[in-house]
Amino acid sequence: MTQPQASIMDQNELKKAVAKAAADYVKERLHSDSVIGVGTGSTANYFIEYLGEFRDDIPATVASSEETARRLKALNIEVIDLNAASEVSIYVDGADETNPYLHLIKGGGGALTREKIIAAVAREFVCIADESKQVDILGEFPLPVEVIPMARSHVGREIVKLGGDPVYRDGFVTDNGNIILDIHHMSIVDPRELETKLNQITGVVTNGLFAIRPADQLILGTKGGIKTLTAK
Ligand SMILES: O=C[C@H](O)[C@H](O)[C@H](O)COP(=O)(O)O
Repeated sequence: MTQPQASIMDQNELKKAVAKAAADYVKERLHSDSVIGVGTGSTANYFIEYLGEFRDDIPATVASSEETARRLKALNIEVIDLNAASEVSIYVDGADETNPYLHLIKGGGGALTREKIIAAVAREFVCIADESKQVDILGEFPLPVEVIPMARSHVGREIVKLGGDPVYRDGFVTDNGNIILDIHHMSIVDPRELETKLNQITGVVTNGLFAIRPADQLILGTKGGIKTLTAK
């Protein structure tokens, strides 16, 4: 559906505002060996721009996609391999949907696997989003699943058995060389259970539910101002 121009502009302003709030939050907590996890997508891109304003104070970052690494490097921000990081202090990233428990759907941009790895390592996971991403029940946004290419049909059939409608993201290849199946028409009442079941299908690399490791806090941009929420 095409959004009216004014609403898109409002949404971008909200994304910028939460990105700035997250950058301020990170800046206050930096220490000499901090490694900052940096997410992927339009909201994370604003965050990257704000990081550029205090680049000299940031010891290192880890990037959740090749695109994010490219953007960080273009601003002369140090990017290291996650294996070289003894820990990730704070990970900041956007989301496609969030529920009141800060369970998320992520991966609209296809970066879900590297995002999930960084989230698993990070001491603190801060999600940044505008209020259009808030839902009571996850699943209106198609849930991405990263799949090894030769397992595409098998995984598709297994997703149908779970009640989902898998749609191949035509022409898209992840940074890891895999494909994406987006699950449509699934109302996700138990995100942790579905996250586990999907990951048990042979050929699935991972799925875009972040419920077993949810966000620790959500910086939410609303028309009434910025709110910081923790899980219910
Ligand atoms: O793969 C992409 C990521 O999960 C993004 O965080 C997510 O799609 C949200 O992106 P945006 O900030 O552009 O809405």
